[in-house]
Amino acid sequence: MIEIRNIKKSFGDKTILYDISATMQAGKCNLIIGASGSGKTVLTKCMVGLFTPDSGDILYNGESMLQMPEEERKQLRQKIGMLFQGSALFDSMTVEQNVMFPLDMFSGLSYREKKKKVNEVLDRVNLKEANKKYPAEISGGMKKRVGIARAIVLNPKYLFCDEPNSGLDPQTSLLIDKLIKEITTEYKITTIVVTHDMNSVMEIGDYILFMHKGYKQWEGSNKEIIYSKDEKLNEFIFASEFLQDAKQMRMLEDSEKKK
Ligand SMILES: Nc1ncnc2c1ncn2[C@@H]1O[C@H](COP(=O)(O)OP(=O)(O)OP(=O)(O)O)[C@@H](O)[C@H]1O
Repeated sequence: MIEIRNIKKSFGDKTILYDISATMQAGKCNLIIGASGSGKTVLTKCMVGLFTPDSGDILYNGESMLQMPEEERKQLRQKIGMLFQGSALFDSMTVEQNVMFPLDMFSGLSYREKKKKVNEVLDRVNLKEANKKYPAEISGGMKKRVGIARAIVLNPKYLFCDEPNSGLDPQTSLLIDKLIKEITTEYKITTIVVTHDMNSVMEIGDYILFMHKGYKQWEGSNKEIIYSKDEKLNEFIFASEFLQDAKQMRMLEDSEKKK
């Protein structure tokens, strides 16, 4: 579980985050959504320690990340897997070498053990056949899967995914969402996904934090979101084509109730 407590962050005289509190649920997919510039990335960077908030606290399993000694913080960082936007693979390395990289950096395993682990995770993301390929030789969806394999190879407790569906077609996006959800459950990871994708929100949003202009505007689950009466949230979600259907469904249900 990750607890965000009263986080404030400014750059110069510009306030970016106003007193954000939220709890990211253990073993679930926690989504941070909101319009461009609402503060999602800054909040996530505060959560992983890339930015220091001006005030407030971030607790991992009850332990303050901001108060813990540097050595403990380093250990915590190794429990955090990251899937970056655009996958951020090394072009000059094969798929296998990309996935092995965190093991080379942070594990004391022998080459044989590392290879076994790499094969395991590549198998898990259905990519075993691509071991020797270079990123330029595989599709966008495959690159994301390599990114996921690399993010989970050190058995993280926490997984941060930044726009995992950017640049993917709807079908491939769905596969990536399903994979993230399955891995979250199987490996008992606390996953945080920053996304604009309303399909993902409905598919995997166990917990959703909606940010608006630096404020926490709404929180809830994918079961609750389309029934929310929050105006700002409705403006955001119903701008999505996909949710026009949901809106119509809700209007129909509302009119049924009135009868
Ligand atoms: N290092 C920085 N220095 C100054 N301002 C910053 C910095 N990083 C982000 N900001 C500002 O903080 C605000 C929120 O940015 P942020 O990247 O968190 O938005 P976002 O919700 O993630 O948007 P997007 O969906 O476009 O990625 C923006 O106005 C941005 O210009």
